[in-house]
Amino acid sequence: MDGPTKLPPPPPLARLLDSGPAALFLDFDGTLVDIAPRPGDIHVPDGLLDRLHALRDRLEGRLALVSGRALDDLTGHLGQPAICRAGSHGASRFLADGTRLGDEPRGLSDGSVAELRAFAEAHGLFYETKTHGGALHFRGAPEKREATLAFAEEFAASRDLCVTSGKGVAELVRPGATKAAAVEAFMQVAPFAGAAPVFIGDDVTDEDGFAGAIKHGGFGIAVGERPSEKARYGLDSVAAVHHWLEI
Ligand SMILES: O=P(O)(O)OC[C@H]1O[C@H](O[C@H]2O[C@H](CO)[C@@H](O)[C@H](O)[C@H]2O)[C@H](O)[C@@H](O)[C@@H]1O
Repeated sequence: MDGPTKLPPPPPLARLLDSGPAALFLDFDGTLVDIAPRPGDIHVPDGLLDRLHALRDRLEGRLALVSGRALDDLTGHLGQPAICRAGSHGASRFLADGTRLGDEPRGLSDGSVAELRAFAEAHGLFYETKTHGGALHFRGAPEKREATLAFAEEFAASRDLCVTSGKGVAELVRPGATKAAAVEAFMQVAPFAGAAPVFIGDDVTDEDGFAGAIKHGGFGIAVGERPSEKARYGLDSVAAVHHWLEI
């Protein structure tokens, strides 16, 4: 049986920028840094933030980081970016100068966190406390995937939350926390408005980012082996992303 068709590589960045104003939206884990066993284990290459700042300048500011991580967590790994950014799967958004774009999302209640933590402990999962949600990581216990997803769906339904699933993780987020919403919010304001957005990401939640880019006349670039429903192009690895971005 045939496997999924491999997506072609994107045209070189220089050619893309020659064809008109473009905006880049970059996922973090699996796109700018390699996946690690646990969220705190990632290796951020030396000088990555400086190279992203140089890319921002090349794009005249039209660069945004769009991560599932809470922004304080992202900053703890990367350093404080003077770059537009969205964390918590797009729910919490800031412009490059630190101005908040939109409302501050609410966190989970203490009771919800306690229940999620108890489930994680009982099933040998890692619970990641997040500012605006919570993540049940089953990367270390893949046999718990179905049980974790089922629990998360039931938990979310009774509390007006939503579930996003990703690589080895089920996350509880507020309704409307999507990467498409982040792209939409940035595309309404300078310096993004009127540019063609390109979203680069590796995981399921990045499909929303691809959809957001397509809606505004751009496209998505999928990273790695996961078959993408919406991306136009593909890049094999984090290293290939860095090479394409010329960072
Ligand atoms: O949207 P992203 O920036 O890609 O963030 C998605 C989630 O990334 C982190 O989890 C993932 O990466 C971990 C480190 O490589 C890995 O251990 C885990 O299995 C992956 O799911 C982060 O911990 C989550 O909060 C993000 O939502």
